[in-house]
Amino acid sequence: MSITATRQSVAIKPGQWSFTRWTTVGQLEAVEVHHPSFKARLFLQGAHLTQFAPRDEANWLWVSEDAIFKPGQAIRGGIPICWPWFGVPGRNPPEVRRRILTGASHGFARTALWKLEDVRETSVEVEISLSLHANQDFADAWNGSALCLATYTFTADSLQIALTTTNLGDSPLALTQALHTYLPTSDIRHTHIEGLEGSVFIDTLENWSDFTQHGPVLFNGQTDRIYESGQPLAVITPATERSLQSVGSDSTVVWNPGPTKAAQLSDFPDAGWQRMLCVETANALSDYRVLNEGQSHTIGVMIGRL
Ligand SMILES: O=P(O)(O)OC[C@H]1O[C@H](O)[C@H](O)[C@@H](O)[C@@H]1O
Repeated sequence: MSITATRQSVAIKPGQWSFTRWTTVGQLEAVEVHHPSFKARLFLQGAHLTQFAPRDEANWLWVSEDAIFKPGQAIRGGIPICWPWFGVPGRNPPEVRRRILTGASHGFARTALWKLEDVRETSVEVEISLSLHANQDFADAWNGSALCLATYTFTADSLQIALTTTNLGDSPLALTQALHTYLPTSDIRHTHIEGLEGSVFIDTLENWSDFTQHGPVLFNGQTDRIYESGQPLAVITPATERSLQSVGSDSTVVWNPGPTKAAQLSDFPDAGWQRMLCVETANALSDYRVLNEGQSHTIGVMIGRL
């Protein structure tokens, strides 16, 4: 995968968009892309993508039928951006934890309002960038200063996200993060992931102990693991075969709540666990990143067909 910095396409202003338009869903603003070859829906809150669908195809992302589109509430499904920490604060490395001033999981970026920076359209792709300036506005949650830029690139065959963090503070910044991708399946029991064979994983449901993956990842009830791997993956469901290729990531989270946890989750139907899985491109646990003053790091994933 190459996440390129320069593109042929030209940035265009709202009045000149051909394929992109504003919309409101519930109480949230989003941009929708209606390109001849694909559709997408991207919310300003969280820079949260909830839809990507090539022409005549279903959404490549799972979104809960109980999802709530309201300021300050994380959308259940799509691709939440977990930033500048992943998971519960207490399970983060000390360098990350010491900047966190709240008990909230997965950071504040997923419920923050991002700014639309750029829309670029061509006959074959649409690229949309949003930014979040994490400054004093988040001083009750986090002690740091950073700029986060999320760039989505859509084509007829793939969806790509690149998330670049730049440390604007005057001391090293440690962070964990994840592109928390929810994928649909018609049956979790007949779904598996290839590409993690031989990887070490931390099983959060087994007292955070280490194990080694043998064979493909299968789902037998609740699953919540952090793999020490950023290798290319194949996600095979009864109806779809997706490839996931990451950059800037050496950890992958695999999650399915199973029936008991599903019943406790917010905005999640009781039977929803049978029809989704999360495969999260991450910098988690020992794969946390440290940025010196002015330094940047990009984490990204490209989701395509196998
Ligand atoms: O309910 P949320 O805060 O969105 O978190 C949903 C899930 O995210 C990740 O996949 C974690 O590994 C899980 O432990 C967590 O339950």
